[in-house]
Amino acid sequence: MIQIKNLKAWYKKNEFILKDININIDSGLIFGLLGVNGAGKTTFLNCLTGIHNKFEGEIYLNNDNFIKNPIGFKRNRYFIPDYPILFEEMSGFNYIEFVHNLYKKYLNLEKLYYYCELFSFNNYINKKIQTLSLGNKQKIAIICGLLLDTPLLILDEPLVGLDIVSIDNFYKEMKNYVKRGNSIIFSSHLIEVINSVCDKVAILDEGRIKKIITINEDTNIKTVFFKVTKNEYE
Ligand SMILES: Nc1ncnc2c1ncn2[C@@H]1O[C@H](COP(=O)(O)OP(=O)(O)OP(=O)(O)O)[C@@H](O)[C@H]1O
Repeated sequence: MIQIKNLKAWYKKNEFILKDININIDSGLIFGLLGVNGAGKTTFLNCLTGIHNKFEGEIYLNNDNFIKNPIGFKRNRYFIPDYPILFEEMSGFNYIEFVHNLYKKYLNLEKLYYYCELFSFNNYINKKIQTLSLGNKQKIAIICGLLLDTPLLILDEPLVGLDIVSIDNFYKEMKNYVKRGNSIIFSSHLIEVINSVCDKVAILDEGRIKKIITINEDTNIKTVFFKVTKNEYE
């Protein structure tokens, strides 16, 4: 369970980008984040990952308090951004092994090769990262995140560059990931994707959560989104 209380974030003092965000995310859910450009999605996710530290408020992940136990908190979450920043001199294998050491986790080779097979990555896992295409770099972060199996996986537009087969396999693995009791927070501009993958969606607008929607067959997120963000949509 993730609890966020009174979260405010800024880049310049007294100019709040996130304005008092309060949200609880239950375990076992894929939680989507929707918002127009500049709404504050990346800033929000960067607060949760620890990349952005100009914030106040409280963030809990299960029993870990982000402020009081940042190392414990960080070991329980993994972040996949739109353009992963990896150590380009390493191979994918070495990078994944390195990150497992940081998280103090055992690297399960059987699972690693299962994911390599699933994402057609067998031919690239031992190549230097700097020689790989964007989509293949993305696959390293995705495979690493799935293997680490942290209670919280944070995704910021992670599908840029992935081929359609890999995207489809990734959706299936996201669903398996939360079935194990973990949570995923997933930011995307692709409403159809949010609709088919997420259990709940928060609409972030001008730094505030304007609405939280539970997705079911009848939900028309697009209509709700346009209404909440006061854009025209026919
Ligand atoms: N490094 C920065 N310095 C100053 N302002 C910033 C910085 N990064 C983002 N901002 C501002 O914070 C606001 C929220 O930006 P953010 O990147 O979080 O939005 P977003 O919802 O992720 O947008 P997008 O959909 O375009 O990725 C914007 O007004 C942006 O200009």
